[in-house]
Amino acid sequence: MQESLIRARGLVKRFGDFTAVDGIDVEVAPGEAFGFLGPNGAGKSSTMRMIGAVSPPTAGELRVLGLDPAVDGPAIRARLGVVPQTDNLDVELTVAENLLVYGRYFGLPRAVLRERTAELLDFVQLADRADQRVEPLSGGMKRRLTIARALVNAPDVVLLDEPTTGLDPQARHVLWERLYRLKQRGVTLVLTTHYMDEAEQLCDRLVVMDKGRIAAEGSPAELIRRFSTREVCELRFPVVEGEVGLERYLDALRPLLEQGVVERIEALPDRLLLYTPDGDAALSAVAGTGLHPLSSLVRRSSLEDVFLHLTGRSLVE
Ligand SMILES: Nc1ncnc2c1ncn2[C@@H]1O[C@H](COP(=O)(O)OP(=O)(O)OP(=O)(O)O)[C@@H](O)[C@H]1O
Repeated sequence: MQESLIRARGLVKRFGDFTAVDGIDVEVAPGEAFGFLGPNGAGKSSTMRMIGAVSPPTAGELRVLGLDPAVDGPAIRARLGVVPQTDNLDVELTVAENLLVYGRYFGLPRAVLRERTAELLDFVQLADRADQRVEPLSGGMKRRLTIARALVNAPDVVLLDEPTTGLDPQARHVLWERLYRLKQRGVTLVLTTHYMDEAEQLCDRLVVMDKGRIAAEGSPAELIRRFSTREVCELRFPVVEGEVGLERYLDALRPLLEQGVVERIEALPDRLLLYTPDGDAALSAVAGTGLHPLSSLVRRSSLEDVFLHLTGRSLVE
């Protein structure tokens, strides 16, 4: 078996009395795209900062690239690329200068740095902006530049903390496509996200994190297989005045559980989710109860459903 690039055992991070990361085990193999999926406050960034050797663990074992962050912080940081949650580009400089200045920290010879800058700007589709200032760039472009900057030292592992938060859908897709290519080149990616579609698109393997702990681990497909059904029926109903939630509809649908058409029902404030192997069969059964949903749709299960099942809450609330 190949040696892990990152290995954590019982990793803990406390801030005073508060435990942000509560004894997690993580293993990331070379070439893998590994994700921490969880809502805000789950402890994802705290974990990334420990892996990035910028925040010491309170307890537990941690090895990054075979080294101990407590002792070998500088050696680890030299071989990592870091994309922080908020861009910290130098907005006064040009696009190319941001890479050149950053690259000097790593002691790269000028000629190598120039060549690499051109290549990376090409990779993140910013070559035509090389001599423009950073400030007026769109959010998506700044994010791509931050990724290029994280690649200046040709890192073994790239850490990305919420890489597409705050971007519009089109910018997110462009970024995913670039990250996918990076992965194809064999770069190990470790990312945090609270977007289930991002985790599904990019991660070979992920851990679902909640309140500092790992609730489950696996590939997106494995997690869906293990913790959800193949399909989900989403039903919206009119809210009856004076009633809280959708209890009356839930009662009417319970027989579907006994009949085995539906395996599980989750109630969200505005809709009911019927977990089922066969969405069309479940919809027919709903029609048979005499209920008339305002709308209904059948979709495949996603990591959002996995999270809901594991924690009883939505990922994005
Ligand atoms: N320096 C700190 N001092 C005190 N509490 C902190 C500190 N950093 C993080 N926390 C707390 O630890 C918890 C986990 O934070 P963390 O940033 O790791 O979560 P996250 O999953 O990355 O979520 P987010 O996307 O909001 O950053 C939060 O409740 C946060 O308030």
